[in-house]
Amino acid sequence: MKKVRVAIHGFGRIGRSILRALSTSRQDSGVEVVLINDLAPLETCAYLFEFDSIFGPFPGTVDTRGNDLVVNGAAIPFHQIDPAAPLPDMAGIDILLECSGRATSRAVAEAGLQAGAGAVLISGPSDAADVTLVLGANDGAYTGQQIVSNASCTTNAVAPLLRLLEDNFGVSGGHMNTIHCYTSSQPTIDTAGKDLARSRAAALSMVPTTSSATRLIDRVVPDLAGRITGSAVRVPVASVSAVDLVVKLDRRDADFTEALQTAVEACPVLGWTPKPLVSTDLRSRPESLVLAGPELITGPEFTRIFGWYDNEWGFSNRMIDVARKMGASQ
Ligand SMILES: NC(=O)c1ccc[n+]([C@@H]2O[C@H](COP(=O)([O-])OP(=O)(O)OC[C@H]3O[C@@H](n4cnc5c(N)ncnc54)[C@H](O)[C@@H]3O)[C@@H](O)[C@H]2O)c1
Repeated sequence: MKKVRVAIHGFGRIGRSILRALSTSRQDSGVEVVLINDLAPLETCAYLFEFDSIFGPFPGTVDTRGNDLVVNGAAIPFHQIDPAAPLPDMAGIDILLECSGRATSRAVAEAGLQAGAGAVLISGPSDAADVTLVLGANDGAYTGQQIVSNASCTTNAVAPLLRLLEDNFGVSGGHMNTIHCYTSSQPTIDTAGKDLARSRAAALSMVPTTSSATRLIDRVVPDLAGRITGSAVRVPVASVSAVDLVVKLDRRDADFTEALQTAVEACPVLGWTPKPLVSTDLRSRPESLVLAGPELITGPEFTRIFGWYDNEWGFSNRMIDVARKMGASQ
């Protein structure tokens, strides 16, 4: 079958995780990277791709040849781009994976289409997108739109769970807190920023903040709109995050735990662990969320559900899945 040809625009944590996931998968993903753009030089990007502080050294070969990044012997044309200049020619590229974190305006999102790409998939929340798609939550919302947002890692973690809870047990309301590892949006040492708490050193404090997932949940699980509140605490951990969800369910029978586990295991993007894991154990898990069985609490009024997600690896795998879905419809 013809592979979906993608370009990666922005070769940072998510861009590199996508290429690593594709290059290390034992199964044919049906997606191939045929172009990479970044502001940084090829040598820097090759080095950061080969030596990763979170995922370890790349388990294969990484070289540079002329303007190509060569991974396991396969050459991928690389462009170090000037952000003021137009994107390179993208004729023949099915989907531009917009992973620079810049595509919040329609003009930036459309640049990929103007360069010739068939469609654009944004690796974050964007009001500029035609649709926000979260697999397991609103799969049917994709009807061939050209600019798609894959929402956020936290939305991918919590929205499929809420969809499942509403469909199986009914949700009258709840609160989601994400205990989130730090990302490149936070400084290593106190640095002035728009958000006061988030301008503090990322690895030194727990930082209470907001989550874009709160409003995105309303968008991708619209029947729960206004019923789920959300918050975030950024913690001094570099990898793997957690969702702590407290919900009031309409129906909860005696076999609730088994019923929940069965429903979770039937959902392709969710997982379940019966073990008392800690965050490092979840590194490189491809699921959008792995529910922790031992953390489930069924109180008299509320149900507490706790799950882990590798915010980089799980989300990057969903980028690949959504790209494949979009490519199949082209
Ligand atoms: N890190 C996560 O856990 C995570 C999870 C889900 C979604 N996201 C989203 O993905 C996006 C990228 O996040 P990240 O963590 O990979 O960030 P990052 O800072 O690691 O990577 C961004 C990359 O884009 C490049 N870049 C910036 N401006 C560019 C431009 N104009 N042209 C080309 N390249 C450019 C940078 O050089 C960098 O390599 C953000 O929108 C973020 O919210 C991140």
